[in-house]
Amino acid sequence: MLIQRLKIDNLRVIEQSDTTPGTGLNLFTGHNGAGKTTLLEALAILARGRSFRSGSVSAQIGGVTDHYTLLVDIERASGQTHRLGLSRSRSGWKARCDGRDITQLTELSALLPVISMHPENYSLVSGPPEGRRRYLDWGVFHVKHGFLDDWRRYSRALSQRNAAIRQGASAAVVDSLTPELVSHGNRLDEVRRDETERLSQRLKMILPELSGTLGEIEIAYHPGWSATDFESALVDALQTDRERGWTSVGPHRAELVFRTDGRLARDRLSRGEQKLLYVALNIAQAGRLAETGEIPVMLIDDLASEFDEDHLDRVLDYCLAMGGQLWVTGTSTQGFSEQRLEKASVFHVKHGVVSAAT
Ligand SMILES: Nc1ncnc2c1ncn2[C@@H]1O[C@H](COP(=O)(O)OP(=O)(O)OP(=O)(O)O)[C@@H](O)[C@H]1O
Repeated sequence: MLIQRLKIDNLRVIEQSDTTPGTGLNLFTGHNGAGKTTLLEALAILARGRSFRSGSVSAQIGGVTDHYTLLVDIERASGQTHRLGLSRSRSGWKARCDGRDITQLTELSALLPVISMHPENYSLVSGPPEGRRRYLDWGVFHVKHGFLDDWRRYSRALSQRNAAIRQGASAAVVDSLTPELVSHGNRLDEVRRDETERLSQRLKMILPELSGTLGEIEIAYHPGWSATDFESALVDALQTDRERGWTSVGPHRAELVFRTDGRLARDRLSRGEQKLLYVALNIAQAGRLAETGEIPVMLIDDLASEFDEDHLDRVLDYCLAMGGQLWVTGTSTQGFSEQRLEKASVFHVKHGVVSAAT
């Protein structure tokens, strides 16, 4: 997928920008607070329906009007082009795809495979399980059709079971909700398990090329229960769940655990190594999507400040070798070789204004 144009109105410090990126490396430079991250944030919001930054929608809206508007023109691998737009105010959002109003932001997400890497997310390996579930599910959503439908039905059945438990419903009522929960839950489990295996295989190829020192990383997938199967786990957990008022087992409690040398990666790896692992995991995911024929656009915020020149080069080489479009921010072009800059599209960002560097 290629982004041909990104237009932003009133997102944080960016009052208005209209950017035509190149097909390979796009480098956005500028001082701190210039608006570089905001550019990437615009793409992430369009692609995922939410920002990678914490904070409310109000904090995203700039000072010009009471809403922001984002628009992208894209070209898919098939050659098909699309215009996607999203406008958001404090009271809600409106989105359009090729001139048609849409009601689900996942319609935009499905057309916009964008992998975004940010310092805010470097804690993927050591942070809470939710981040790792989200990482895994994003990939599954793009490579496995039907995942979203299973996820929605599972979530609905889960809410119903939670409500029944809280209302003190009889065992028969709770049991009647189980088949729906189990059938969709098992499907989620199956595709996640399969995807974890494929990501592990990719990671084994990527890590030695990104880092000479990082050893082998094992990824273990935990389904969210410890009984032999999900159905038995629900039966075993019923009493505890009634006491807690929520369902304590199931795919919503799944976890990815990273280990190296038999120890937890979060305890064993340095901060720098955890960042590299984070980047490697994202590259692995990009590779998985590329298998489906659609190379995702990759965004890397503040790359040069996070890695030394050798690692920076390896990361860029690996991403560019996939043949996709790359959006990278940095305070300057330092750390990027002349050869690399010659082939790149370089932009300067100042007080929220984006201009092509001469
Ligand atoms: N709602 C808003 N309205 C106007 N300006 C905002 C709003 N939210 C944030 N800002 C400003 O936008 C700027 C943040 O821009 P951004 O994070 O994109 O900068 P950056 O170029 O990536 O900086 P750094 O190099 O420090 O990461 C800050 O100056 C901040 O004060």
